[in-house]
Amino acid sequence: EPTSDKAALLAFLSNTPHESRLRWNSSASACTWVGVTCSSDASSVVALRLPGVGLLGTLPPSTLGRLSNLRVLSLRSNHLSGPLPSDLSNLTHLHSLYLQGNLLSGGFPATLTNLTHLTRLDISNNNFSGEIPFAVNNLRRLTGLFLERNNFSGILPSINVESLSGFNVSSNRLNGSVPKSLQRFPKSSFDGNIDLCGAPLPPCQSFFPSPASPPTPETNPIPKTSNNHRLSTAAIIAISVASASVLLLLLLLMLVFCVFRRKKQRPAKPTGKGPPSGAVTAVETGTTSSSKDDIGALAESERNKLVFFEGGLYSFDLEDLLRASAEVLGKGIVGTSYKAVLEEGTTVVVKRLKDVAVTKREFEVQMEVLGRVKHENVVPLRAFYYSKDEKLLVYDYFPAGSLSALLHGSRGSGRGPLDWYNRLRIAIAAGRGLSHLHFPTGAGGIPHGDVKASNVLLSPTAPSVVAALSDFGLHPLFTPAAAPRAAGGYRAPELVETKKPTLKSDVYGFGVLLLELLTGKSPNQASLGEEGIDLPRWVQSVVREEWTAEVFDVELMMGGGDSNNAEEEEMVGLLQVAMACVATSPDQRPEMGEVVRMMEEIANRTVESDEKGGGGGGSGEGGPTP
Ligand SMILES: Nc1ncnc2c1ncn2[C@@H]1O[C@H](COP(=O)(O)OP(=O)(O)OP(=O)(O)O)[C@@H](O)[C@H]1O
Repeated sequence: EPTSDKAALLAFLSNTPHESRLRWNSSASACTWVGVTCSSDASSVVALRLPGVGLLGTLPPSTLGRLSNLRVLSLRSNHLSGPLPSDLSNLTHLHSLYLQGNLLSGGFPATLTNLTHLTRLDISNNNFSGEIPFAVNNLRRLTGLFLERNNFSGILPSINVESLSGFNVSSNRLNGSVPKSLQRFPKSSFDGNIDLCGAPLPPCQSFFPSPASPPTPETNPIPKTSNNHRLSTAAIIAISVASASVLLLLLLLMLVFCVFRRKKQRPAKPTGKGPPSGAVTAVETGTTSSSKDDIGALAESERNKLVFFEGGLYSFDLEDLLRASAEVLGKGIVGTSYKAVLEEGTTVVVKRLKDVAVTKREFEVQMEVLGRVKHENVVPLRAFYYSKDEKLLVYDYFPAGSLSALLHGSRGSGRGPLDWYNRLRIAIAAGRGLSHLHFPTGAGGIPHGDVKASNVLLSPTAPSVVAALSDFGLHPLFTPAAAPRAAGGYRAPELVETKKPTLKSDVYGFGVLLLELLTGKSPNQASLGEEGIDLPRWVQSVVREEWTAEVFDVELMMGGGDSNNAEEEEMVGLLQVAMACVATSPDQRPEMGEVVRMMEEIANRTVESDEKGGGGGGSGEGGPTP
């Protein structure tokens, strides 16, 4: 009689509402119960099969997880809901788990990826959500993995488990391309996902037309003659001869050009001209064998390159980028940002600029300036591409999204409120990033030009959040009218006239960002319709009435018991810093170095002293990320 397993089973049953047909007689051996199979010596339970017996509610913890010798667990076709208890990870001998056809929810159960003996895992037809973790690769013995009909989202990780012969992720919300390792499974394994593409599904659409590709018939329709007569044979011959001569002429021109260029380039030493010095890798597009591309090269005077900056992590070329599947993250004033998932699995963000108003050389010079910026609180620009028709910037992808989404996004999707501790850390991190831009080498400085919450990107590194500023220094690429002037509510008053961002107009924008963190309210933004408010004005009016906690985000004031007087004092301190930043006169605003120093002083209590660096100082080399 497996005594301890019996106790675990009884605990399971008494804590799980079920239909009456499951009668386990506690005075009989558990090995005789419906659905229970014991080991040959009856010392432990090795299988529990309770399909379709009307089990209801969440799986109680400390029950099934105690069946330490269990090989098979089948609870399929019941009404179980909620997440799986974490102690299922104790079932280290489990080789088959069938939970399909329930109402289970939560992220992909992390506990399951520890069950390395699993050969069959079926959690299909539930309400699981979030990303499918790469850690399923831990399950080296899997022969069947069935995840269909859930709400899994994000990209499909590459799963390289040789033994896998049954696989299904259909009817989820996955996007990106099917990884090579899974392309051997049939189309039906992937059908019914919003944005999944690539073999065996239809090919992924590249998100921008290849600059090297010939114009499509839609964009360049073949002119039709007014009468639709068919061409005579003579006309066809004449056209063929003419085309052949043109082609010959072009080839001749190309030859002359190549010889000329080779001669010119013979002393192949760097001349100081050409690609920016900060850029080490320039990946050429197209193939030299194609006359079409070479003609393109002739016309373009220099062949198009995806230019990477030093110290980057990536090794893909423009062709890879063109083949990537992409999802629009959002449209800004200067263009559209895409999350691009390359075929080999790398994810980057590509910003496709429109209406760039500078020459290629000017563009490269600005890229060189931006590409040199290296700071943990600034989103690095990894690469750029410039051609007549396309201007692209490549950045790291931040899966946790922006501060704007975290503050104002819906709380429904499991996103908890942002506590004071993390808000202060985000403020300091963003401040250090901005301070670094302003004082990168102690001279000059780069105005960010578009400080706002959607340009503060987050990476969750438990227990806190790390923040970095993106989209910096792009305004010089545009005419003042089209430039990314600081968005609505973040725009310093003087910008209405001058239109040229300065370090002090950044400080104003940063002040509004601090007010947003403190109040939880959105500043006015054209893209938000009429929703936002003039934050500095609103705060001033409330504060003038009575210096109270009225301005602070209710989420902060509820604080779940953690909120206390000391925290409120810090909030008031930060409010004062914010108000100094949004002074109407630029001269009255503090410099970013000073702003960071003041914030660090406020945080003295919460941010461990060893984490504080000289980030606020004039040198701008921010200390470790808060
Ligand atoms: N590297 C990134 N990783 C993750 N999300 C990003 C990244 N860059 C931008 N985003 C998000 O994509 C969306 C669109 O960004 P984009 O920069 O194109 O527009 P914007 O920030 O709204 O406006 P603007 O172009 O004026 O800065 C924003 O919500 C932004 O937070």
